[in-house]
Amino acid sequence: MTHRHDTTPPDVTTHDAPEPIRVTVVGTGYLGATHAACLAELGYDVLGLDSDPAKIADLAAGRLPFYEPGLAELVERHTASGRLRFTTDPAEAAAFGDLHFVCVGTPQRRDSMAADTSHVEAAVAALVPHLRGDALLVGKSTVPVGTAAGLQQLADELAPAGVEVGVAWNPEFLREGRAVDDTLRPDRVVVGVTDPRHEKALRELYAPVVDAGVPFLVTDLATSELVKVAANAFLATKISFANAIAELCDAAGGDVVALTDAIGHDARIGHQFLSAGLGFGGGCLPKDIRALMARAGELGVDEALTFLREVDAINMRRRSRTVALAVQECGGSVLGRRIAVLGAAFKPGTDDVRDSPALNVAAQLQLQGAHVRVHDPRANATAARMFPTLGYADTVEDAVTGADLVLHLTEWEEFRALDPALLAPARRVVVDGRNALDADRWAAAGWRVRALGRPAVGPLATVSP
Ligand SMILES: NC(=O)c1ccc[n+]([C@@H]2O[C@H](COP(=O)([O-])OP(=O)(O)OC[C@H]3O[C@@H](n4cnc5c(N)ncnc54)[C@H](O)[C@@H]3O)[C@@H](O)[C@H]2O)c1
Ligand SMILES: O=c1ccn([C@@H]2O[C@H](COP(=O)(O)OP(=O)(O)O[C@H]3O[C@H](CO)[C@@H](O)[C@H](O)[C@H]3O)[C@@H](O)[C@H]2O)c(=O)[nH]1
Repeated sequence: MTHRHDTTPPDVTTHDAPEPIRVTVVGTGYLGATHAACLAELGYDVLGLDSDPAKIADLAAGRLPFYEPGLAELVERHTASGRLRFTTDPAEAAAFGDLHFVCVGTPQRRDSMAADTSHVEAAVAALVPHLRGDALLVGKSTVPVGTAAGLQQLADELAPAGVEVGVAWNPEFLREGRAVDDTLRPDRVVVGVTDPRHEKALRELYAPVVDAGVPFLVTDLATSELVKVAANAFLATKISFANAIAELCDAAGGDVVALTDAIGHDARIGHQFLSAGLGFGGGCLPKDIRALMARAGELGVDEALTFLREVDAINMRRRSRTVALAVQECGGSVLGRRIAVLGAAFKPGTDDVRDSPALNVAAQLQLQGAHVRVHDPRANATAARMFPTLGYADTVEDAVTGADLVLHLTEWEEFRALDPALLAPARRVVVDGRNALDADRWAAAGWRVRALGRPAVGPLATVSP
């Protein structure tokens, strides 16, 4: 696909029906707010529904309550035009239209690795009794296979007499940091349906996107649910493969960056999702591979996915190995050491800190007695809400000045662009957890650069105790 980083709408005509299709989006977090704003951008009348009144108050006032490039502009523009509205009232949403997208969260359960589908069930249970005419519920949340069929049953039970409620699934593949472009120009649209009328309704809705050449793939409910989790499991596996090889490089003295570049030139392998380093985090990949393993267990086929246990274990080891490297570079203990952590978001381009590897490392070092100061260009506030006891710095300079060790844990462009000669730590030692800094440039400025899966670069003296 072309223009992957462009956040302008695709070059297609917007829907030109005299009466714009009215769509509701239930759950207006990272996924739902993006979906709602992009549907408004495509010309539809959209009503967003969320159970969080603070979030709805922000959105209704045209303010995006989180950071996502290009999205605030869409929300502002379409709330101003009236094409995008928000409510906390399920009855209002039920009366608004006959197409309802379900985008609520499916986090990992507290008591197991399985996904918590209670929000999806609650959303359907709140909406369906208010419906006054036939309606289609379209799930976008990432769910264990079988959820859609269960929701159809629930909807049948709760539908008012004479009202037919269908359930279809339309998994979402957007990446945070590129959510608007991924929504307006996806690699594919996948729909799981049980009725040709549902396929027709979704084809019509997605016509402005699909007419620009995007494949529209129609399948059954179970396959559509599985497509989503299989895609995330594959991506997680690719990353953990690179990180497993990085462990081997450490043992043998190889360089994982040169290695993954070399294997990535094979078109069958490709370069994407082979960046070794601190590993994957966020609100999706970690919980989705665990939920997939849990569901496979319930279905009696857990052997098929035992490799995902290793994918998860390799990934979690990246965090402990980064902590161990920091301890080593501090001469065996971080107690009383001043450590600057560059990055808090789980990846650049977002303020999302859910299961952030950077914050996990920062918290572990603090537990071991280090004085940690974190700086992230966008995620200081969300990080401080989740880890209020960590120290936060408004600038890179504030974080780094006087530090015994610098950890680079989220590869924001701002960090890559730093001039290492201008920084004033107590000791010039950096651990690049993302293999993203120009190690030679940092070494030329007198820094010792450590990374996972790569030989050390720069002055060899370790930090004295
Ligand atoms: N974030 C992503 O990049 C992304 C991409 C693809 C798929 N997904 C999937 O989409 C789903 C949502 O993820 P997210 O990142 O947007 O989560 P999120 O936590 O940002 O948003 C979920 C929203 O749902 C709301 N909600 C919960 N219960 C509700 C209810 N009963 N009625 C109305 N609103 C309710 C919450 O208040 C919240 O605003 C998950 O299943 C996730 O796996 C997320
Ligand atoms: O080579 C790589 C690529 C990514 N990561 C890490 O992997 C995590 C996830 O990155 P990414 O997949 O870009 O972010 P998400 O926004 O979580 O998107 C994933 O999860 C979404 C929710 O399911 C899906 O929609 C997307 O297709 C899928 O890429 C982050 O911590 C990255 O730092 C690596 O360590 N190495």
